[in-house]
Amino acid sequence: MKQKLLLLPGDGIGPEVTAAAAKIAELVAPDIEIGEALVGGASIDQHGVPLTDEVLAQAKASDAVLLGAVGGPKWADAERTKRPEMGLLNLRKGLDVFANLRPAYCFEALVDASTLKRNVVEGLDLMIVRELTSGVYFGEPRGIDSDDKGVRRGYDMSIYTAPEIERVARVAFEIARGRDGRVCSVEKSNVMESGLFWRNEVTALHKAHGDGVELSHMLADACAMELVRQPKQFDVILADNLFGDILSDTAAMLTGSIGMLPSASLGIEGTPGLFEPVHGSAPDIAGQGLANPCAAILSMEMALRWSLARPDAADRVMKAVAHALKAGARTRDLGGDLSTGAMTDAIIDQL
Ligand SMILES: NC(=O)C1=CN([C@@H]2O[C@H](COP(=O)(O)OP(=O)(O)OC[C@H]3O[C@@H](n4cnc5c(N)ncnc54)[C@H](O)[C@@H]3O)[C@@H](O)[C@H]2O)C=CC1
Ligand SMILES: CC(C)CC(=O)C(=O)O
Ligand SMILES: [Mg+2]
Repeated sequence: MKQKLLLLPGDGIGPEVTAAAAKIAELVAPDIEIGEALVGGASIDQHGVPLTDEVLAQAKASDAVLLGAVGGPKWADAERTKRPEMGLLNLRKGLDVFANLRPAYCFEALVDASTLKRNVVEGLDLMIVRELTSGVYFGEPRGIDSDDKGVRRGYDMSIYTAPEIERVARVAFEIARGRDGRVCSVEKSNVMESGLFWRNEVTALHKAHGDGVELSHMLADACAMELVRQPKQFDVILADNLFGDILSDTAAMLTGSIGMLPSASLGIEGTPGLFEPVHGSAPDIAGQGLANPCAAILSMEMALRWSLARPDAADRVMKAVAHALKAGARTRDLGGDLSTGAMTDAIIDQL
């Protein structure tokens, strides 16, 4: 049976960058069946909801899902359940992809594209493992209302169960074993109960199952600082949903642009992975052919590697991106003037 890849282009630059990634997939793995469906604002406009049951079922029946991005000013004032971002959260939850891998590596050719000094980013290769289906993005109760004195308030619940921490920490340990063997677990155990619980659970799990892995802990605010001060000190960073989201955008800038950062979201073995750029829908540049397609193309590379078992095709894509950058191909965010299409073609030329 043919392997199935579902494209969910979404909103803003999402369709532009997923089209680029699909073009590359068709070349390196032509036998994969590629389907397409709506998510986010595009789905709201068509069906009134950001993710339909049919599309979730289609995603579950695929081998891998590649999502572009969701959101934009058109839907920003809608009530929460009618916002595009809910489509993505529901998709992550629905697929139960609890481990979000966000690698940040600095291509040699882009060492001078970062706002940080060459010696800080040259040779950078770190992996953020972010918990993706729990924590404050999903916790209950949450809401905007008034307290019993009539004072208006907004609130979210940051909550983690032991199994939720354990399963993502196991992934971080496993990934570290295939790298330099170091995990830095990040939380705010100095001020948050859920942070203290996170730290204790990770420590206990490490004692029982951390063979070959060196575990350290860091407070999330200090980690943000260390990521720009001396990022090469890190091998694997393990973080909850919120801190992982923030720290991975910080790490993006070490690589030259947020347009370079891919991600893989994985669940239990045998279930489809969700692959998406770390960036959003970039409404400021949408529809102008200015988006850097590399994050989406490298997300496809991760799909080929992690869900579709095509390491050779993945290697081809990775090498082609590196060679195109070495040959000078740059979109505007990297200081060049190539359009999304021209950048994609420059990568295809190197396949
Ligand atoms: N995974 C997703 O679908 C995400 C969606 N969003 C949504 O996207 C919308 C915009 O959010 P922002 O905070 O502006 O974040 P953003 O990541 O969309 O954009 C931040 C900045 O980076 C630039 N940028 C992003 N991707 C780029 C690319 N591939 N090439 C060149 N430049 C790029 C944008 O032009 C903008 O200046 C919001 O509705 C937000 O909720 C935000 C983050 C993730
Ligand atoms: C739901 C998303 C818009 C949150 C986010 O910024 C991300 O996951 O990177
Ligand atoms: Mg984010």
